[in-house]
Amino acid sequence: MAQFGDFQNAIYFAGLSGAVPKLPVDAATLEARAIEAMPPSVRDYVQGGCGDEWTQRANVEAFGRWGMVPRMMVDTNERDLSVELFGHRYPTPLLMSPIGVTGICTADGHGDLHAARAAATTGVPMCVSTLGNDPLEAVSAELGDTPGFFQLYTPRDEELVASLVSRAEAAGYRAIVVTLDTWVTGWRPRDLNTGNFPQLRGAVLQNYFTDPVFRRLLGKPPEEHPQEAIMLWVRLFGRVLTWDDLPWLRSLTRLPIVLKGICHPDDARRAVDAGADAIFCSNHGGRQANGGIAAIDMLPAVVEAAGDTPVLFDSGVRSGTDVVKALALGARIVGIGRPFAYGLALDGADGAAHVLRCILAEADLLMAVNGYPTIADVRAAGATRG
Ligand SMILES: Cc1cc2nc3c(=O)[nH]c(=O)nc-3n(C[C@H](O)[C@H](O)[C@H](O)COP(=O)(O)O)c2cc1C
Ligand SMILES: O=C(O)C(=O)c1ccccc1
Repeated sequence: MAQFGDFQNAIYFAGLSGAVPKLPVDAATLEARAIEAMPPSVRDYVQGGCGDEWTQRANVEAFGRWGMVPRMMVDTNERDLSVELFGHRYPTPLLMSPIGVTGICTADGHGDLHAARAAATTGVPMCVSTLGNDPLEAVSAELGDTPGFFQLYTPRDEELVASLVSRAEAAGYRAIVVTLDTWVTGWRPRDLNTGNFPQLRGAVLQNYFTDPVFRRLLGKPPEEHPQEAIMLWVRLFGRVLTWDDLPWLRSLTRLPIVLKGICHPDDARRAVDAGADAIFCSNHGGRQANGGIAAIDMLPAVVEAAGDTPVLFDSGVRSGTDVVKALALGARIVGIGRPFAYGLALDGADGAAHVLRCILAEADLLMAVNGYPTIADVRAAGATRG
């Protein structure tokens, strides 16, 4: 049976004839290479975060304080990294987290399609952002047999919300991931110092511009009136969601609803009581609020509060080791954010797929060495803060 860790042997054998991987296998070198290659406005937007980026750094550094204990004499010849979510079995415990500027991470402006192709070739589900440079239907068509989730930024206009959700359902997405922490943009000095907000340049607004309700509200074709279309987007973008809105969101779709941005156990309990199908523990990679505790440090309490409700996790995941730690702390699926965007920037779909394969290979080999043949074993082994 093929294992994700086989990727390592493929690299070493290719090395016998002098070949080295086209892209680095570790997040730090990859990031450094991508930063050189990206246009400054995209680079700053992707790499930067809120305030002095304390929380963004804490997300990454906090992983270093959690550790696992290996178990020996366990048969780990074959590892099973598959996980179940919403009645579907996924071959890997990874998810491509929604990144609203995925579209402009590749020079051709079709980064969303490239990312979807990486999902199709790796089997890693993609959570497609509301902010796309290609409409959600076109992205879904590139996913092949790999499921996609649709991340919803909830506009102020209720009909537009309903339209986006029904389009996602019609296009075959398997869940609606409602992001709770970004109705307004956090204070981002890197972007402020350069006056750079890609959305205002009209990039990544295609889901709005192609939407029948948005077009009706605009009263004219966005293609011919881009400035007015962008200004309408600004007026419509951010709706503050409260718990009272959940029944209304629930009424819009039969798809599972995932609430993204939950870090407090009381909010997790409330989400479960209110009928959320899953919780996405995330602090948006430290892009929205600075001063917050690292997301991974909040995960155990959120998992405990969520009970049987699945908990997705992202923020600061940079390696297969981080993935295994998050699984050990109770995550059902672990989101990869910035690293796949860097892969895309360097080599399109192949680059993003490379990043996912490296993370999977490292996770798989760690499970092999540590005596964890399945994710259930990882979870049972747990992780401790040292
Ligand atoms: C450039 C960029 C754009 C993002 N856009 C979105 C988005 O459109 N919707 C969303 O829910 N989260 C968005 N996020 C947050 C990610 O889904 C994820 O929570 C975050 O990247 C995790 O942090 P990490 O990349 O440092 O691991 C974005 C993140 C980045 C880096
Ligand atoms: O940049 C982001 O993280 C993001 O998701 C976003 C999307 C729209 C407006 C502001 C921020």
